[in-house]
Amino acid sequence: MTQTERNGKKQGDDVIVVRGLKNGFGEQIVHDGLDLNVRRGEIFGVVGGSGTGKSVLMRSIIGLQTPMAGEIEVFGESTIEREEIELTDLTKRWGVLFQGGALFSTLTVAENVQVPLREFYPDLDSALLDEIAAYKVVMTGLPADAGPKFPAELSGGMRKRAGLARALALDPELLFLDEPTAGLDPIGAAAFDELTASLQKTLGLTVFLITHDLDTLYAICDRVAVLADKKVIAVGTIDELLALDHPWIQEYFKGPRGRAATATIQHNKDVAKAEGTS
Ligand SMILES: Nc1ncnc2c1ncn2[C@@H]1O[C@H](COP(=O)(O)OP(=O)(O)OP(=O)(O)O)[C@@H](O)[C@H]1O
Repeated sequence: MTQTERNGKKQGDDVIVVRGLKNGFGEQIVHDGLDLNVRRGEIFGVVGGSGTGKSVLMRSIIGLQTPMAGEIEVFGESTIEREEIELTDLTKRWGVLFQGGALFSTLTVAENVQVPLREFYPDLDSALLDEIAAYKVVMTGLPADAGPKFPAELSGGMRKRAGLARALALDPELLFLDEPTAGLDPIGAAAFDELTASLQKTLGLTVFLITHDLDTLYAICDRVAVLADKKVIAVGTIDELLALDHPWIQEYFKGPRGRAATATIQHNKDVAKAEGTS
């Protein structure tokens, strides 16, 4: 049973549809003929070697990178070559945690969370802004006193949570996470995975998650897309991917790190079973 089925999420309708995507920089072609569908309510993982274009794919989907060819629809609307103003209604429906958090270093955590709120709702009064920011801060597992702190005063894990709080500021339906657990220790990474899964479930989010972290893929992703050779070469559950013969997929999932991740997940399942919580 997939996580999607376990959570009783509705399948079938696509939140993101990418067809025939081509991206490049000068002579370098990054994507060519890339197709992708992300279903409503799933945690969709994207993996691939360094430089295969995972971040460029995300930037294309959210309208920050104009492709050379292809079609991209989010919530049934094209995100390509739209004026910023035209994108506004769509932009409000997603939140993005960029690689490294991308917080404004001169603003406090609470002020960072308020940035999208001020941008989209300039008439909100400051008491309400403070209240919403405080709520989002606590929602991501940060202590309430993190709000007045500056990013430099936080640990790496706390900064990721602050970035997530900002990504959730506008109550999005769709969340983009670019390598959220990079740079976190294993315990911090597992805690962030748990937070992602729990927010997804509570808020009914669709999550587009770029990661190199095998534990994340095993622990929380419903389906995973593999980027290689300028396109998505395979998409499916981890079990479905493991059944494929592609050398990169075999090496990635069945190499030493893949085996370690599988062992950890199996161990966790055994413990849960023994405790009667599975
Ligand atoms: N603005 C840009 N100008 C020129 N080249 C770029 C630009 N953005 C990305 N690239 C190139 O596109 C390729 C894909 O980059 P991207 O950041 O999407 O890779 P990635 O799969 O996310 O890698 P990583 O896993 O290392 O983060 C790389 O070769 C990168 O150098």
